[in-house]
This record gives sequence, structure tokens and C-alpha cells, in this order.
Amino acid sequence: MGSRRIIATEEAEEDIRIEGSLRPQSLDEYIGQEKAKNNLKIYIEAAKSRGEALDHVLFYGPPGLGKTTLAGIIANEMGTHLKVTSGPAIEKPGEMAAILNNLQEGDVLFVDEIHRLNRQVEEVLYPAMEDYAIDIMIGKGASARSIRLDLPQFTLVGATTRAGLLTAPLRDRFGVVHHLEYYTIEELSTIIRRSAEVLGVEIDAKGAVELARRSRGTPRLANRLLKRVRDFAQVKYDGRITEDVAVFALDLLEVDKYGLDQSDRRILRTIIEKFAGGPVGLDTLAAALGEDAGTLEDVYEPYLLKNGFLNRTARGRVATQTAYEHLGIAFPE
Ligand SMILES: Nc1ncnc2c1ncn2[C@@H]1O[C@H](COP(=O)(O)OP(=O)(O)OP(=O)(O)O)[C@@H](O)[C@H]1O
Ligand SMILES: [Mg+2]
Repeated sequence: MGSRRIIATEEAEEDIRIEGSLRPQSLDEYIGQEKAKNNLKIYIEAAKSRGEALDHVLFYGPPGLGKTTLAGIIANEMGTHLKVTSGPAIEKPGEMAAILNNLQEGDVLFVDEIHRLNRQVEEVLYPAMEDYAIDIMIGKGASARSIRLDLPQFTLVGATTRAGLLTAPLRDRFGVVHHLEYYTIEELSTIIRRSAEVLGVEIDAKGAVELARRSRGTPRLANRLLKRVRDFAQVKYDGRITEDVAVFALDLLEVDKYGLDQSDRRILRTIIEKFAGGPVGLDTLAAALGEDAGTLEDVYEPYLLKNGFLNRTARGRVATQTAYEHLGIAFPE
């Protein structure tokens, strides 16, 4: 059920085309995440004044909250280059060594989905992060020996949906660790108004708030809904996005006023109807939905938990009274 969701928070192909232009380039343009932003500002300034690379940074949190964007901003603010790769993209230790060896002084290496690096590749990162060096094996068999190659000072920026999946030795090598939070409606409407300006769409304050309310705290989704609603506004109305237009379009897209879509409602409905409201174990629930347990836990659950539709207990997931009410099902006393 993941790939066709309009409110899937993972990157979709249509996002990649517009995200480039909508991505803020500096910390000042970056809305929200005040804590992460304020800390980074200080660390960046300190590193710059010492003429050193910034300490390694780990961002974790649900998809679409701006991890990649922040990596780019760090490189911009440091006045260096950004190199982008991801855990699943690097299969061999030699590939990681080559990437590291090609970095220039102060560069930012962004590793998305860093929890998915395989163990051998990850081990290349240990001396690289700690001592700016890599150990390379030369020769074979009895004559094999390892030599140490110095690297330029660089900053590794890692991103993951769950910090808990990182091995301890890797996690410990990050000097700065930030959890990215869901955005408030106010922050999202600011982002939406800025994106609308970049896209050349007119939107009024109430229209922006309505979009923000249904964007489940996620800028990527806010931008995607904005684009869809813009199409409705152009075809059905005079091009301007008002509250009415937003409500009309989002209802058609079946994104409800809490930002839940059919998939979320199906999860809640399944717990209520097939498991008497829970508790039901994650794996059992995933099997009943035909969904991968990890995806369910990382992608769907955080928003349902945060908004009080779902509880996690020792014995499993439980649908809350709010969930019953939202679906119009009587709550058993
Ligand atoms: N703080 C922000 N202010 C304005 N726009 C933002 C902000 N954060 C994210 N965005 C917008 O949301 C889009 C998605 O952000 P980004 O790609 O950085 O998310 P991500 O956390 O890396 O997601 P993923 O985990 O899926 O890689 C960006 O293109 C950008 O336009
Ligand atoms: Mg990303």
C-alpha cells in the first residue's frame, strides 16, 4: 500500500523534480527544528573559526522532515561541497574507500539510510571518522599487509529513520546527534507559503493552514499536496488556493482533516475490527495488512502514535478511543 499513497512521506519521483527548487539553501531559510538549527549554527561557526571540519552529524526521524536538506545546508554554510550516497548503494569496502579518498578538505559526505550499510563497509568508516584515515590491504596471502592512507578532514552526515538500528561503534562516532521532529501547523504553513511563491501559485492564509493541517507534520508532503491542490485550483477554480479549494481537493484525494489517508484508516480499522481494538503484536498486524513490519513501524506508526490514534503497549498495538471516534465506530466500554 506504500507506493501509491499520495501521503507517503518517502521520496517519490515527482518530488525529485520539484524538491531541488524548493529546498532551502541556508539555515535562515530553513523553517522549524529550532533546537537542531540553533545548535548547528553554533557548531558551524565554531568549526569555521577554528578552520576545521564540522564534527560528524547524525540526523534521525521519520522520512521527509528535512534530513537531506540539512546536509546540503551544512555544506553551504561551511562553504564546502556535498557528496551524497546511501547505505544500500555501497556494497564493497573499496567503494567506500574510494568515495572517502575523493573528498576534499572540509567536504560533507551525506550517507542516507546509514543503518543499511553492511558491516564491512561500515568498518571502513570507523578510522575514517575517528582519525581521518583508511586502512587498505595490499597484496594477497602471506605477503598481505595493511597500509594507512590519510584523508582530508571531512564531515560525515548520516541520516536514518531509526537511530536504534545503528551499531554502537558507529553511533558513538557522531559528535552531534539530532532527532528531527514533526513540524507544527504554523511552521508548515510558512513552508507552504514559501513554496507557493517559488512555484508561482497564489495561496491565501486559510488555504495554507488547511494544507498544513493535512500534511502530517511533514514538509515533503506539504509540498506534494500543494502541487496537487494547485492543479485543482487551476482547472476548477481561478488558480488561487483558498480554504474551499484546499478542502475540496484534499477530500477528493481522501486525505482527511487529520492528514490520515486510506492506509492509515485501514490500519486502525484492522486493529479494531480484526483484533477487537488490540493489543495486537506488530508482526501479526503487519501480516493481516499485507505490509512489511519495519515499514509499518517506521513509516505509518509514528504519526498515528503522535496524534493519539494508536498506543504501543508491552502486549502490542492498541487503537485508542480517538481512533474509534474518528472512524465513527462505537468505543466499547
Ligand atoms: N525546514 C524546512 N523548511 C522548508 N522546506 C523544507 C524543510 N525541510 C524539508 N523541506 C522540504 O521538504 C522536502 C523534503 O525534505 P528532505 O528531502 O530533506 O527530507 P528527508 O528528511 O531527507 O527525507 P528522507 O528521509 O525521505 O530522505 C525538501 O525538498 C524541502 O523542500
Ligand atoms: Mg532524504
